[in-house]
Amino acid sequence: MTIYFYKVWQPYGCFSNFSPHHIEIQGQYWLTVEHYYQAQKFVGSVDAVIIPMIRACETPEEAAAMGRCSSRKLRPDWDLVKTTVMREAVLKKFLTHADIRETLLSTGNEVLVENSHCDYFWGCGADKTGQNHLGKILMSVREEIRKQQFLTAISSECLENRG
Ligand SMILES: Nc1c(N[C@@H]2O[C@H](COP(=O)(O)O)[C@@H](O)[C@H]2O)[nH]c(=O)[nH]c1=O
Repeated sequence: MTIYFYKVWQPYGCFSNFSPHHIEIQGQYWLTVEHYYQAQKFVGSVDAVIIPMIRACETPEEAAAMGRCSSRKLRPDWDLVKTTVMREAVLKKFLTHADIRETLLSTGNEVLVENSHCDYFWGCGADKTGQNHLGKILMSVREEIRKQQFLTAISSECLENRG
């Protein structure tokens, strides 16, 4: 059965980028994945001064509003890099926080869908025809973590057998 998520307070809210789970990337602390994602829009852009301001936002809603400000200039390669940026941050989130990692793994092979009515790129959009890139990233992160755990289990078993 497909698992739909969107708002933090709804079922599977920890899959939202707005969930209160910090990440650390290149020695910098980000309150949520959303803070990191919105700030990366301006790396190398003439409006890079906004990055520390986005990082300092108290809520992901504020960070998103700042990052979505249409008068600011986005980095020129943003459309090319945004899914890579998002995947790195989402992977980091689930590697950092064991409780939500278990929630993600507990979804098995179910399809995960960001049920955003207005976002046809990260979510499924109002008519469910959207590209659902956030759901796809979560499923690929789930697979990567599963593989990592399998390899760790195999190598510790080998070490014990050599023991
Ligand atoms: N969850 C969630 C949203 N969805 C998130 O918005 C981000 C896309 O932003 P942008 O590329 O600036 O349009 C991405 O992280 C997507 O998952 N948006 C919201 O306004 N509220 C919310 O609770």
